[in-house]
Amino acid sequence: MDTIYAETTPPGRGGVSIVRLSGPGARAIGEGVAGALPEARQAVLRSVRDGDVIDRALVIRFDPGASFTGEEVVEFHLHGAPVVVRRLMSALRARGARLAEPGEFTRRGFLNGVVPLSEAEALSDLLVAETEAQRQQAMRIVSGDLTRWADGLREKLIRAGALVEASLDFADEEDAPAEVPAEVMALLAEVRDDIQRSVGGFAAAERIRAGFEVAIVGPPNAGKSSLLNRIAGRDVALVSDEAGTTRDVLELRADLGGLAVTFLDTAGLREAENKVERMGVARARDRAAAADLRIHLVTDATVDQEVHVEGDLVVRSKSDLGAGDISAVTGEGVDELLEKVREMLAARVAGAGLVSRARQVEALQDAADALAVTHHAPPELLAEAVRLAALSLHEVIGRVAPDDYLDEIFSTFCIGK
Ligand SMILES: Nc1nc2c(c(=O)[nH]1)N(C=O)[C@@H](CNc1ccc(C(=O)N[C@@H](CCC(=O)O)C(=O)O)cc1)CN2
Ligand SMILES: Nc1nc2c(ncn2[C@@H]2O[C@H](COP(=O)(O)OP(=O)(O)OP(=O)(O)O)[C@@H](O)[C@H]2O)c(=O)[nH]1
Ligand SMILES: [Mg+2]
Repeated sequence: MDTIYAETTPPGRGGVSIVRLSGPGARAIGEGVAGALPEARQAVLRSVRDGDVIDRALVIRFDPGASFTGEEVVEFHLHGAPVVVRRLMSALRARGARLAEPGEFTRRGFLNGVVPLSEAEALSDLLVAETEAQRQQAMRIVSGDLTRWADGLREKLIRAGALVEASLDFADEEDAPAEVPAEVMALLAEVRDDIQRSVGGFAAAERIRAGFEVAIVGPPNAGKSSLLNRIAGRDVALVSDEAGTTRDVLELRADLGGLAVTFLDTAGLREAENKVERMGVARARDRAAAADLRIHLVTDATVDQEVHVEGDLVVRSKSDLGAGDISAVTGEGVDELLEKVREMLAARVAGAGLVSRARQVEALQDAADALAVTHHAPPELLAEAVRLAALSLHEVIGRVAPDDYLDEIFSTFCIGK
């Protein structure tokens, strides 16, 4: 394995930039520019040189087996000028290190067995987390909650497997049919229940991770774009008294009390005259139908039945002109509307589990399926089912993973993570 380097902080003016070096040559290369390094994990102030002094920087060294990548790591905490960072990186390059690929530090952590796949996935979620719920969800997994949970279940399965094997051995000796101890079925039932609960919490967890879509729909001129602008607190969408102002779907990402919500402003629903307008209306219908929730904004009580779904919100606009629920002009009722939306979405993330990815829930379902065949099964089949279930649980954590899946996960990282 070669030694890699990268700036871990996004390049910017001022502040402190960290350049990390990881691999078997990290310590030697680090000492080549910073002189002798002290004990692992002690920050020391050093002149970092390549001919002349590049910077006076804090330098930290990590031992292999006790670092984020599992390898020798040296960190340089530099003055954050791009030119300082560039000079150090070319000095490291001249000494045989190469620039890391996106996510390569974390990938090495995975390959060296320091970071399980589920935690690497959660790290990628953490790096793009925009809301408190997303951060908390990712942090629980980064902190090892999912790993501990799955390991706990695997231990129960291993115990159940050992009991089954013992009963098989016993049966051989006594020449009598093997009898499965009651504890085995109890253990398997516990594991299955736990898995099913986690699978049950998948949809909610997935919504936290991926966020919700809330479509604003209704007839032309209802004030949909005005409402979007009011939610955004700035002019995102064009507004005019001409019917058919909005054609494309406009997206506004928002943090609604900790939940990630994308509001969609859509074209007014109508019998459109020309082709482009018809395309806009078709797009509005499609996106509205696929959204998690629709706000039907109306000036009278008529709601387009084709996109209306039970549980949607029907809201009368322009309350400043007479009867209505909200006004995008004065802001009346908008906070209450957003609170109502937040409550409705929050109800859907109640009971969110730790499992938030299709890959993980599929492995869990495999484990549950394997255990489902165990009732009244002969001990040999039982032993096999337990073994399969344990393997599937192992997959949830993912201590091994196919290369293309690794590429997919780690390519979403920046260089330096
Ligand atoms: N300066 C700096 N800050 C950082 C990081 C970093 O690499 N450098 N991190 C980078 O992402 C995060 C911290 N993550 C880390 C994860 C594991 C280990 C580590 O040394 N693990 C060892 C020992 C654990 C222990 O002593 O408790 C191990 O897992 O074996 C270090 C940092 C965020 N802050
Ligand atoms: N008085 C009043 N006028 C409003 C309100 N909301 C929107 N309007 C006006 O209604 C007209 C249409 O507003 P838009 O926000 O463009 O309506 P829309 O629903 O996005 O319309 P389309 O994009 O054509 O479907 C504009 O002249 C707005 O200024 C409101 O709450 N009160
Ligand atoms: Mg509009």
